[in-house]
Amino acid sequence: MSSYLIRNVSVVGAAPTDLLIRDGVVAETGAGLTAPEATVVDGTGLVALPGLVDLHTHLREPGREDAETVESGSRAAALGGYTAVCAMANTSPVADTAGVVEQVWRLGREAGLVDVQPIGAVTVGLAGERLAELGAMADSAARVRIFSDDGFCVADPKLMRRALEYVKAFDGVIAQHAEEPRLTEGAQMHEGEVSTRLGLTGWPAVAEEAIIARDVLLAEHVGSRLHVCHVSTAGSVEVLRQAKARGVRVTAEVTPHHLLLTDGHAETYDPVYKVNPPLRTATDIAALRAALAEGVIDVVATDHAPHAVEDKECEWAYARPGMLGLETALSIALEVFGPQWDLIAERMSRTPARIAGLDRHGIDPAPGVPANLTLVDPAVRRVIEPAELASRSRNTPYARMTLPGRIVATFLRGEPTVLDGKAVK
Ligand SMILES: NC(=O)N[C@@H](CC(=O)O)C(=O)O
Repeated sequence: MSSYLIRNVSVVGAAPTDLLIRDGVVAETGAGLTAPEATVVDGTGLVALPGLVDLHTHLREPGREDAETVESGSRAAALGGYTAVCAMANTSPVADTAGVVEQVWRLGREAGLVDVQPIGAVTVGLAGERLAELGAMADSAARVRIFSDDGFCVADPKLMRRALEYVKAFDGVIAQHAEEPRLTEGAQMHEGEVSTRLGLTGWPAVAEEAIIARDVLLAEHVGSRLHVCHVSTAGSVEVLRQAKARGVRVTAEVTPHHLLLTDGHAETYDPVYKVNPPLRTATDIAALRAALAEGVIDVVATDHAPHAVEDKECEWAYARPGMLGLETALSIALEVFGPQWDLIAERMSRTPARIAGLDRHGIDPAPGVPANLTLVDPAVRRVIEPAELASRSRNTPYARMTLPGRIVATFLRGEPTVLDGKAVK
């Protein structure tokens, strides 16, 4: 195995030091280290973070390899500073059996760019009618611990209760896409002033809040773990705040786009801004930012949702919802929160690793810990060029925006997946 000596780097914002990486772990830290056999990386001006962990990634394989593959999505993740991603189950076929989750897990190992942890479907075919083989997926080589029908809500309260009860046996978690389907029939965007003006059918905030309220009560009743995907409204934050105050075992995520972009973008009718849940208002953004800083929302998760050109570059009503996220998430976090490195490490690495049970990730670089880390240059501002992204898809809402921060290097188990800002393989 190779060794790397990263000189003069700030670990999570602390005073600069050297980091020696050898045999897959951080071997030593301290000023003025020497290691003649090691490749030297100049870390001056750079910040080392524990490798980022994404709880919500759509990799599209199997089924829509034209939009993304496990390999292309893994490369996009590494370039975004990630060392682990949790792959959503809404593939084709759906990841609702041990066979499919093992396939995704194996493809992730073969790509070798990030650890790919499959998420299993809660219900067969995401149809919301009967539970999938949760136990078989948990016992498989993929060791699934998070289950989600993301893209669809587990709307039936009895099924949701059964799922929460079932996963309790192995400390699993149900990640809910909170959307009461009867309240969002035909919905195209956030229900509010803009949707009224544009004459587009609205997706009301209450459709999300009602499901979160129900699910925290169910999770409390059965004493099980609930995770809420892509929280998007100020009202959801209040429901979560109350549930957490009562000690309910609930965690929640917010996406980078819900921290930055408003429903006003729909005025362009550019479907790149169509996403589920929809972009909301400036008031919601302020509440989400405050909740993330406070810890009422636990993590930033990308909801990286690649779509082929024909599924995005069409009339708004026909376009698929979803936007790319992996290669821009850290830049958005820096844009929103500035260089609050401890907050960024907590919300984008340590806590998501803990929720997913990825015990070799989310650990700050220190002697003896697995060398899963990323080096960020916060001083660089870069223009986002869709054609330069590693994702197979181009649906980034940040095209031609100038954003802060650049990932210089990412290490997975001591080997670089990204060096000098470029993918190693
Ligand atoms: N978040 C999105 O807008 N899209 C997701 C699924 C979904 O939640 O609709 C996708 O898989 O594309």
